[in-house]
Amino acid sequence: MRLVIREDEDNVAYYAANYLRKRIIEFNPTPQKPFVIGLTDDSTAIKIYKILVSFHKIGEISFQNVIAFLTDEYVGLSIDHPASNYSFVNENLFKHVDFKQENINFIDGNANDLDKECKRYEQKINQVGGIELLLGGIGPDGHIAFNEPGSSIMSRTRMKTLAYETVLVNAKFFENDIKKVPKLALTIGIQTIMDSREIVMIITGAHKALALSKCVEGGVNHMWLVSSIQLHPSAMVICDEDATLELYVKTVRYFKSIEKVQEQLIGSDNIGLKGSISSLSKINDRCDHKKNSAHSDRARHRSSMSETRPF
Ligand SMILES: N[C@@H]1[C@@H](O)[C@H](O)[C@@H](COP(=O)(O)O)O[C@@H]1O
Repeated sequence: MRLVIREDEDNVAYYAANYLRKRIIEFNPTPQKPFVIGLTDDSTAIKIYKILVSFHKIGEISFQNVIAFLTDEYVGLSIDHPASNYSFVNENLFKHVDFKQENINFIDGNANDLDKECKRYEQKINQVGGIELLLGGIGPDGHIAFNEPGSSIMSRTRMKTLAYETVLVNAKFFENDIKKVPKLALTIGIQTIMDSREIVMIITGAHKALALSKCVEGGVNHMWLVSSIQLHPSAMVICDEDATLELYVKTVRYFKSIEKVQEQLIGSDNIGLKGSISSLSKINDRCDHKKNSAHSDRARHRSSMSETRPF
């Protein structure tokens, strides 16, 4: 597992978005070989999606051949409810970029037969060749998607009862009224997550510090499900300094030092290693520049951008 530590949430978001951009570009998706991504509704994803939208606006990334699977959805909430996970990703990403509607997949928490709906979702993931990269987030209790503590590490898409802590945390999306928060959800399983070819986990904030320490320093434990990614051959956690509060100092130093060595050995072009939030203002400048230059030829524009690329 790689642990990438950045100063704050903004820099975590920048690192993650830049990493996703590079992975998608390098994959070179086509209609025959789409890039299949799993997407989270974690709060930090708002910033990640905003940066991806900026990349899209300057022509650096297209989602035409990207297939998305949302990781979870509340039971009984209509898909267009403002607090649904679909609305979250739609508002922050889908509606600003060029995803094809038929490539956006979500679990229908209003389906007549919820078991059948969960099976359909698993089949759909398999039909498109499995998830290439899963962008995940965790709750303070270490849940991934809506796999609450005690979930089976072998689980697949199914219905889960939400932990009281999760209901409390998510009340912010329901006018702070816990009575309005659905108590059931459909979620991809831990095994579904583990079957992804790559996992990128976002962990930010002091309230998730204990979960991060269980993930990195504890053993694999179904009460801290994020720890299951220790068993994945290609998992990366991107966290901020606040989330490292419960880690041993030597753990933090270890992961920071191996990132430095890696950068020295492989170079600054290594995937996702370079760039910081300060690069964002340059991207935004480029967005404005593009808006203003109505006659700009796209090819010329892109090559000029690569000359000034800050990464
Ligand atoms: N299903 C989502 C998770 O995918 C997310 O990671 C978690 C934490 O999100 P936040 O940081 O917004 O509280 O919330 C929900 O439970």
